[in-house]
Amino acid sequence: MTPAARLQAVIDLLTEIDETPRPADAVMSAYFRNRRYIGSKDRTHIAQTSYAILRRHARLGWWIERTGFPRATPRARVLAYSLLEERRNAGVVLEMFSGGKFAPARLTDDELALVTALDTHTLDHPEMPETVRVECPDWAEGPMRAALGDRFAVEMEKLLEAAPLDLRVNSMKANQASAIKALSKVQIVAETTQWSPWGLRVKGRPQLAGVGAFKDGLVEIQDEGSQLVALAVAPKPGHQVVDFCAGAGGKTLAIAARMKNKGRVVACDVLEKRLKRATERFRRAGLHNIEAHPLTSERDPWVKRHKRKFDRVLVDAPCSGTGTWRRNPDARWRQLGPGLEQLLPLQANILDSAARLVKPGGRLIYATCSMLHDENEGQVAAFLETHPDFTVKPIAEVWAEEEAGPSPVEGDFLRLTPARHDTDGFFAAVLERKAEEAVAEEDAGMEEVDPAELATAIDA
Ligand SMILES: C[S@@+](CC[C@H](N)C(=O)[O-])C[C@H]1O[C@@H](n2cnc3c(N)ncnc32)[C@H](O)[C@@H]1O
Repeated sequence: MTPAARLQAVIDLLTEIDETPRPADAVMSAYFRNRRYIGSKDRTHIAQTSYAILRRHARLGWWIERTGFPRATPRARVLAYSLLEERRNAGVVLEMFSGGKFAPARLTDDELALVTALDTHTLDHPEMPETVRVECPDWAEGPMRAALGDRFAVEMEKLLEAAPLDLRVNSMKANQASAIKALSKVQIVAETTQWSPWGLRVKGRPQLAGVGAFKDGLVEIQDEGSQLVALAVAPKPGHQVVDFCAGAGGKTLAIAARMKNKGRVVACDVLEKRLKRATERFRRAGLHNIEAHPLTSERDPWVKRHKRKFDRVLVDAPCSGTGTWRRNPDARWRQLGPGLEQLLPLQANILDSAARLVKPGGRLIYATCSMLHDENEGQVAAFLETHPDFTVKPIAEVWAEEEAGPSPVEGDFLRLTPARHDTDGFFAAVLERKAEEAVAEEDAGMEEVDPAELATAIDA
């Protein structure tokens, strides 16, 4: 493809993303699937340029608005990106928008004025507001500042970078060293991750679909942060475990492998289609201790029937996904799923219902890929108020039990952030249900209280 034809493909792709109510990565996959004639080099270039433009959405929009151009159309964003970030000069840009075969149409008068106004500038500008510079949408500014405090800018800047490619080694089939060796045979360079005992970080972005180590289930693609959430579940071989919001099974796989194929993991979700896809991954990984169980809702009668039966229950709740903005740069600008006003009550309901599954002495692990306090510490605090039989198990204690090296965090909860840990933003809280004896003792203690004293205490 000529450079101009590639640019037209980027414009087409950005237009499709704007017009399709689906995440950009899904739109991109479909775009290339329907155009198999686009070679791999061109595909990479088109995808990278499109992502680069999505990552600069607010800054390009700020410049476009500043020049008085009516709307940040895909063509306007491509023009602004070429001039401000790629530093092409106006003459070269004009040549590309030639109107020739496969090239973008000629510039309109407004577009010509835009090019003239932006020529010789760069993307950064001293008058650009901080929220634009770090690409923070209005709705998220308050909650992000509240959650991150004086780390707002540094974390938001890190969220603008492309996420690294992390793999989790399937301990049923390999270890970190043997997986590195297997990958090196196909010229894929990987090194061990900083925190996860199963993690590898790959250099560059090689295609893994055809690689033996991936096809044979030695490694799975999984962000290091997501691996650490699975580690926080701390399942033991022989345990009974529920992954209540299993989705495509990323954490289920890590949990089941940690259990060495012994015991049982029930993967639940309200989306049966996702669970079906997950089942294929379970098979490839050689894990036979997983069963999939679709739910009609978090209140599915199955939950009541299995009250207090499980050692570990993971609730990897649906959330704002603010921790994954590195890999989904469009997510901050397009509301494709429910908003916070729907998510917060849903998370509380899921947590409340899933808690019924936990046996005395067992653990409920609440996790999100959100950076926001209300979805994380806020939910845990509200849950503990209404569930006095659960207490927080500090994450350092879990790490010590798992012999997983030094804890990646201080404090009670696993709170991972891109700038501190170079992972996606994740949160996990481990909540332990008191053993039956402890509850019985407390109840017995209550009976010993003099009723008159109790009445006085209540009046007070
Ligand atoms: C953050 S995703 C889970 C990701 C998955 N655990 C993984 O590691 O790949 C949240 C999941 O919760 C599911 N979900 C949404 N509402 C639910 C509900 N009421 N009960 C159970 N699962 C629900 C969604 O379908 C989605 O798959």
